[in-house]
Order: sequence, then C-alpha cells, then structure tokens
Amino acid sequence: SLFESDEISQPASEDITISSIKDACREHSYKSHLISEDPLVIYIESFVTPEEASQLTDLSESKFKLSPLWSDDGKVSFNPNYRSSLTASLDRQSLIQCLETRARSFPFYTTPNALIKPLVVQRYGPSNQYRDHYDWFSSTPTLDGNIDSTFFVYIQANCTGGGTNFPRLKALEDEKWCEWVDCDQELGAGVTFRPVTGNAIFWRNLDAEGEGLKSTLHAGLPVTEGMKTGLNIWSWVRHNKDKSEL
Ligand SMILES: O=C(O)CCC(=O)C(=O)O
Ligand SMILES: [Fe+2]
Repeated sequence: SLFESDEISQPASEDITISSIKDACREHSYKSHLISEDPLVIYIESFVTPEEASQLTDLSESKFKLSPLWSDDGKVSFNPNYRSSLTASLDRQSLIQCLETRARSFPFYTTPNALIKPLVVQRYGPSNQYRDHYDWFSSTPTLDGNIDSTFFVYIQANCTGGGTNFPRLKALEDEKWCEWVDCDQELGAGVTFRPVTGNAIFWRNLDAEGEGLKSTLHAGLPVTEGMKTGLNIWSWVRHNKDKSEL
C-alpha cells in the first residue's frame, strides 16, 4: 500500500504531502491530500499559481470549439445534451512544457515515460456540463493505448455550480474537506469537488492490469452562473504492455 492509513474516506491530516520542485521552470510548491486510495484520487492545492492559471486562460481564449466525445475506438462525435462545453487544444509552448514536467514529477505519477498528449482546456458557461463518463477507453483493436491518469486543474472558477462529481466515491465525512468539497449535497451522491482556481484533482483511471476502473466515473456538473475553465493533463500508456510508453 502507498499509504499507512486504511481510512480511505477520512484520511488523517498526516496524509498531506508537500512537494517543492525547482525544475518545473520555477520553484513551485503545492500540497497533496489523499481523497481515496482505491481508486487513487488526490486533491492538489495550488498545482498552478494564479499567474499560470490566468496565462493558461489567455492561451486558450481564441481556440475554443464545441467539446467532442470519443467512442471506444477513438472516433469523435458531438452531443451537446451530453457534453456542452468548449475545448481548446494548447500549443506546446514553454509554460505548457513546465506543466508537463510538473505533472511527471508528481509523487503519485507512476508512469514517468507515459505520453502526454497536447494539453486541452475545457470551458463551461451557464448550463454547460459533461455528464457521467470515464476518461479511460474499453480495449478495442483500433486503439492501442489508454489514459492511465488524469490531472484536472481549475484555471478559472468564477462560477456557481460546475463541481466535478465522482458519484462512486465514498462521501467525505470530515468537515475539513468542506473548503473544497460540496458538503451540502445529498448523501449517496459521492464526492463533488468545487472549482477553486489553481487547485487540481489527480486520479488513476486504470488498475494494475491496465483495465479501466469503473469507480472513476465522474461528471462536470452544470455551471449555474458564471464561467468555469479547467485544464486536462492526460497520460497515455500502451494496452497490455505493462505501463510502457506509448
Ligand atoms: O469539468 C469537469 O469538472 C470535469 C471535466 C472532465 O471530466 C473531462 O474533461 O474529462
Ligand atoms: Fe473526465
């Protein structure tokens, strides 16, 4: 086990890890909090600085198109009833390379050689949402890799609503989480992270055999007012090749 504590739903405060990195283009510290051990879900405070968050928002500004959906063979389709946000794919300039390095050096990132595909930014205005889905694909012959881990970083959170809901995670009971998690939702609704600029959720999508974890089901809940923008950092690994580089 990665952790000493077996209390998955209420990690002790000793589970906080502070990481400081000098090589992610500038010195940067963030704080990790264990949310769930299986599936592995970590909440990261200040994964990006406020300046980085606003630069990322600026970089994506002119690039937004309707967000796609992917089938298990990797084909793209559109269905605004299911996913109504906008997506921008970012050029790999210096800030992006810094964030890729920061992601690779995250202590819980176990596939340092995995392929990071171009980073994408998701934008949600009023009523925009992304209903329940997995970030992983079921194995099919046409797609030889899968998304092993996800960072979802809130880069703009001037909104109400728009939480990131994991309906199959056990609700967090300790009030200390209410700073970041919706503590007013119904029991049984899992865990809903509230958008907070600069903070991120990291999770592993695949089990040790490379199979998708159904416990990672999640949704971007509808924004009720304002604007939410988030950055995805997805790492890809090959199927059945023991987490090798894609
Ligand atoms: O918007 C969110 O909170 C989640 C976004 C998401 O799940 C995705 O882009 O795959
Ligand atoms: Fe997702």
